[in-house]
Amino acid sequence: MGLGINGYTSPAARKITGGYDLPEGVDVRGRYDDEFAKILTNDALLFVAELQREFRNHIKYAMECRKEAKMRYNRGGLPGFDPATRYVREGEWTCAAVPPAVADRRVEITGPVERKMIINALNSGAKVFMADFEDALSPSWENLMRGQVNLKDAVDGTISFHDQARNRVYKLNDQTAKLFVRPRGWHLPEAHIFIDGEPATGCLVDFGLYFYHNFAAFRRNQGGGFGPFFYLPKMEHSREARIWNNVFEKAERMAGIERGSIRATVLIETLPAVFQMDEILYELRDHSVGLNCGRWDYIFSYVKTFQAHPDRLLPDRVQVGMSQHFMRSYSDLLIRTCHRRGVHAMGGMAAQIPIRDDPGANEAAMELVKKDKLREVRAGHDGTWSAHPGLIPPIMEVFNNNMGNSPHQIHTMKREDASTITEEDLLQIPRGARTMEGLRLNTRVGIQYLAAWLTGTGSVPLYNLMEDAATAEISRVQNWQWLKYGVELNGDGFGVKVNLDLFGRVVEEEMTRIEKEVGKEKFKKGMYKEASKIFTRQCTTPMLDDFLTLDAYNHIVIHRPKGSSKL
Ligand SMILES: CC(=O)SCCNC(=O)CCNC(=O)[C@H](O)C(C)(C)COP(=O)(O)OP(=O)(O)OC[C@H]1O[C@@H](n2cnc3c(N)ncnc32)[C@H](O)[C@@H]1OP(=O)(O)O
Ligand SMILES: O=CC(=O)O
Ligand SMILES: [Mg+2]
Repeated sequence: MGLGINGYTSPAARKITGGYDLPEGVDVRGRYDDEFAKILTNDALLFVAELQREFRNHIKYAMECRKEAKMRYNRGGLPGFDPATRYVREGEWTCAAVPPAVADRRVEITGPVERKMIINALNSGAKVFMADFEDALSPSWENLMRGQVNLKDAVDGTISFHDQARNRVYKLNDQTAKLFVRPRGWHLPEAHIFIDGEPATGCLVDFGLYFYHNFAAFRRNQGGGFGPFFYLPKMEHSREARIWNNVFEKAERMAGIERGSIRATVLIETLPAVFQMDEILYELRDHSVGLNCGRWDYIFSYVKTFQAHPDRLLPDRVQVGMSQHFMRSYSDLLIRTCHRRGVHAMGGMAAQIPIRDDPGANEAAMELVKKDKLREVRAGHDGTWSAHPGLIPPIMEVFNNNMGNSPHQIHTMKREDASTITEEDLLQIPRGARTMEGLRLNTRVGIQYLAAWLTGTGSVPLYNLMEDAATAEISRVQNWQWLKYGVELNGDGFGVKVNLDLFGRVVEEEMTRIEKEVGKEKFKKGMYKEASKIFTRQCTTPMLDDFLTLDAYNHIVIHRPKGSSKL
């Protein structure tokens, strides 16, 4: 690896503490493990520390700007296009050419950085695998560090896994999906690594360790001279994209690789970001490979942005689909924006997953997935996401039938018609009814998801749908919103109003139902009671918490030697 060879390490700065070989100013408070030590090398930690030191004030400033924007929206303001950057939106410019290795991205599979799933995903037949440190991962020290070990083995091509129960060995096929890595969002700290007395920024740890250990092998084995490739989540403004661009340039300089080697797809999954799509691409124009419709976080963000707007309440979560006007407008404008700038416009995740024990229900679920994907490809998306290997063949078929041999639709589906989409289109209130079953389902799903997350699992099947941090956020903020404004459940004919008494009863009854469904033993051993407490607090707090996982994170931080786990 170039960094150490270039004289980057300063041996004088070395300090060996608790087994790890630490540079000056860096403290690792997570458990020691020989495997983790191969990732947490002095050089790699110094690289992360350099990123942290250069960008921490920029990140703090960007987070302050988020707070200011929130206050504006809470005072009645609406997000919209920024007049100051009209020249960027109206200017004629394009992003750097798409690297040949990722020209065809028609089906991408996503999943947590778990060893067996990484092998299955890379072997799945998808064009791309997005390995997730974010929505699909509970960011415990074990998960994060094992994830880094797994990715390094995957990029080296040596990864294997022995499933002892089934006596099955997993190895990579000759042909595998191209790897993208999604680090955490800007807001999440990494409480097991302190730099100059402060917790490190989670995404700089994820990015820094992965980049440091893999850039050379990735460019050789996967990227055809480009890479590594990333997905960037939950941004709210182009100033946040500028920080990523600067992080990439610094990493490229330190590694001695060409500017523009690193490429990233940005998820447009917050409401403010839909008004910044050109600006985000512009900031990342040398490092961009497109935008993606992160539909689940986008719905969460709609509620969060309008938390103080009782005239913009959402109907039941199940009714907020891509056919709602504001969702369709967002996807259409994303396609138009990406294709005008010469990059991929990626579709999002259908929540349905294969249902093994009920062929009829399985067929219905597959039909819903195919319908969603048909809408995406016909609208002009160049590819889309799949949550499960079993969904790849039907999704691939839909894209093949509609795209033929072309790797993408960048030049053929310009969607000029979408240039007339207005702020009103993007903000239009979704239609539909609110029901008691909606409240119950939010509660049942939110608690079960959080119970899984607290025990180390970040994506789970619940009631035949994929649930992850983004979908659980919708359940949480929707309950909060309905409670805050005492809304009438107008969809089931009883006209019941949501209040604390009703919600208390719903939580109690849903906990009984969960216990029945999962069984007494699992319920007792699991973290359901803790999850219920956290979820209930977050749904009933007067001021909405920004993220479900920020408070919950304190429950999974384990410092060694034992000390305070609170941030
Ligand atoms: C909003 C967003 O951000 S979406 C992106 C983030 N979310 C995700 O990435 C979700 C990814 N998907 C998953 O985690 C899983 O598919 C779940 C939790 C939804 C369902 O999991 P399960 O019910 O355990 O799946 P199931 O039992 O059907 O798995 C069958 C096989 O497929 C594999 N598999 C399932 N999903 C995936 C995946 N996404 N990637 C790789 N392999 C997978 C399993 O490992 C298993 O392999 P095996 O037969 O070799 O043991
Ligand atoms: O990350 C994807 C989303 O839908 O959220
Ligand atoms: Mg998301």
